Amino acid sequence: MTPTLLVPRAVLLGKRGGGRGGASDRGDREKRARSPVPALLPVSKRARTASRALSSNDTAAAATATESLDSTTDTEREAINDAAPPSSRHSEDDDDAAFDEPVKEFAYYQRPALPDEPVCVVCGRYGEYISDTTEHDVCSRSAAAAPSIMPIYRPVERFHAHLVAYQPHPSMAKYAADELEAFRLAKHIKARGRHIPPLLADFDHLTLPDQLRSNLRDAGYHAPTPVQMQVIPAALAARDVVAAAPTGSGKTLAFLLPCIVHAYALSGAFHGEGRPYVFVVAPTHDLCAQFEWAAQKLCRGLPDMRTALITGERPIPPQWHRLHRGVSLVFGTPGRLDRILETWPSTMARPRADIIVLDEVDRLVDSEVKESLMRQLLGKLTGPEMPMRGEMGHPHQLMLFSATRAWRTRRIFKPWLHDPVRVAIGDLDMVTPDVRQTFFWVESNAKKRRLFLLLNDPIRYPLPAIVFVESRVGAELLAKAIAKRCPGVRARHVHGETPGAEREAILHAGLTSSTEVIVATSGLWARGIDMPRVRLVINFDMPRHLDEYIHQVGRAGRAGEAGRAVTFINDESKSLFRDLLEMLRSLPSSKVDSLPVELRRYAAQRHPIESVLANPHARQIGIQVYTAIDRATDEEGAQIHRQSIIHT
Ligand SMILES: Nc1ncnc2c1ncn2[C@@H]1O[C@H](COP(=O)(O)OP(=O)(O)OP(=O)(O)O)[C@@H](O)[C@H]1O
Repeated sequence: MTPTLLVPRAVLLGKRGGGRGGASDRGDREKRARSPVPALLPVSKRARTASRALSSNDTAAAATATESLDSTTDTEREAINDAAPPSSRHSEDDDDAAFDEPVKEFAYYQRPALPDEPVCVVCGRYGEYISDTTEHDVCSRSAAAAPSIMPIYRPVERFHAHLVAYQPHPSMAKYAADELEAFRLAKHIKARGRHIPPLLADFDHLTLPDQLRSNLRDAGYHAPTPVQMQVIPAALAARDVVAAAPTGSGKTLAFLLPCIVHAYALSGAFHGEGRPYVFVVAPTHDLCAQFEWAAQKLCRGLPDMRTALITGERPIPPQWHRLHRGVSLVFGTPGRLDRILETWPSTMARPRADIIVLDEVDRLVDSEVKESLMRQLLGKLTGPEMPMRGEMGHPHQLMLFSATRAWRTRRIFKPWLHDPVRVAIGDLDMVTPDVRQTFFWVESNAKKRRLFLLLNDPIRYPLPAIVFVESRVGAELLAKAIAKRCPGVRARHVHGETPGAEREAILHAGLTSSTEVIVATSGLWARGIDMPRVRLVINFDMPRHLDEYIHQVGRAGRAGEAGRAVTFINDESKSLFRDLLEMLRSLPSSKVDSLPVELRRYAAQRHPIESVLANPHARQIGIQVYTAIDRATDEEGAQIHRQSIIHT
């Protein structure tokens, strides 16, 4: 029989109190004081050491371990007691009572609680080690689970992982690796890396605080999208992640939810210190602002979950003020974040940067200057002066996201990535399949006229729409021209010089019925901006890079909704035709309207006859295509067949 170690449950958790509570106590617990964390880790570690020594029947080791636990418990208990508010202090009698409680064996799958049994406030299931006098109870699994028990999903020991202690839901964990792979295949999920956690099939399978669960529902998130199915479990298991998923596929929630869960656990543990624990870095102010709103929505009603927006768009003093007040999550652009970290006053607690998310990561490093800025920033966020560094191995968790080239950037971030889980949804670097694409060959001087025709035909081209142009002046003039030439259509323009507050107001409102067309410069809103009402994207100026085309088109077709993209092309964008045709070829014919004859002619000149294999898809969209099939290897070294268009 396994020997039982008698220690107070609260001490094992590094917390106060010893009673058990059910679901009805949860609201009260949420408001009560939090215990200081320094006591948490060493105590629980020692408790586990003692427990393991006892389990292994090594009596000498067990005696030493138990003694060490006992010898420090009183001092730490006093410290905890002093630090805690009077309402939550407990008497020695409580401790005595708690000492009588045996530590139970760690249970891999916790069963549902029966009526009147203790319920874990985190997972809502039966909880053996619940302490109901703190507001931030952790499931017994997190207290009892040592890395030796759960090595599979947590190869890098991270402090915050202990607080969250993610375990896959039994309904998915029971499947063998090849069965899980079949599920992934069905959802077009490709995951690479060691020990990939099983998919998350339902948000209800997560051990979330009630408030967060209801915020999720209120925000309209009912079932995870494919990228969320794989990224959320990996991120909750404290794994580094590199994820590529099409535009509009839900990458934001895929990283926000784990960030909030971790930050909530930490802000509870470090109550009063007010450090940022999570840094989400994105290339533009507008994108950061959008993430901050989404996070605020999800954090509503969660205590001590403040956010800060740190971008060059706003003056520094209010940003310092905000940081001084204490925030858990920071959303920012690289330049301003770097500056803020550079001048971080010694009087303020250093940020911990347990989780760093880089969204639109390919854009963050698309030039040498930006790449070196990102390296500098990561150096500051994870550098040796950061607390806990060295003590806990690799305390930071890095997650990289983009719809394009995310996997390729992982080489740049190699020094900071530890055994990442790589996730790809659908084909890499591909336009979203939810948008139908139409191309018109339009010479530059005829573009405006063509645009007015489109906007005056709401049956075929339903509004609201975003029109992308290259220049600021172009955006202003075009918005004015639309107002004149398209009666009843209300148009606005946004570009880099539009005041931040005005841009945010437009973004916040989405595209309301009073504004049906927004003319935007591509550099500003091509990436990440989420306006779910947008049905139509018009690329008035074809972007210079195919990646940017993919992102621009992706402003329509959000969250699986059908969208439409119309692109004006002419000889000026010739350099893109080859890659564009290559990409279109792999899409179903229903997603690409018949191509203009000029584009088809280009394909003919470019590719002489080399093969006689006809491509039915391409034929349907108007290219009389023969394809050459050659062997190639993909990024992972696997053999693939690559087809190229060779004749029209
Ligand atoms: N699980 C979900 N259920 C319902 N809607 C969702 C879910 N996840 C995300 N969405 C919605 O889908 C839309 C697109 O999500 P999101 O902005 O995260 O996409 P993205 O992958 O980041 O796109 P982009 O690459 O363009 O930045 C948003 O309006 C979001 O609210």
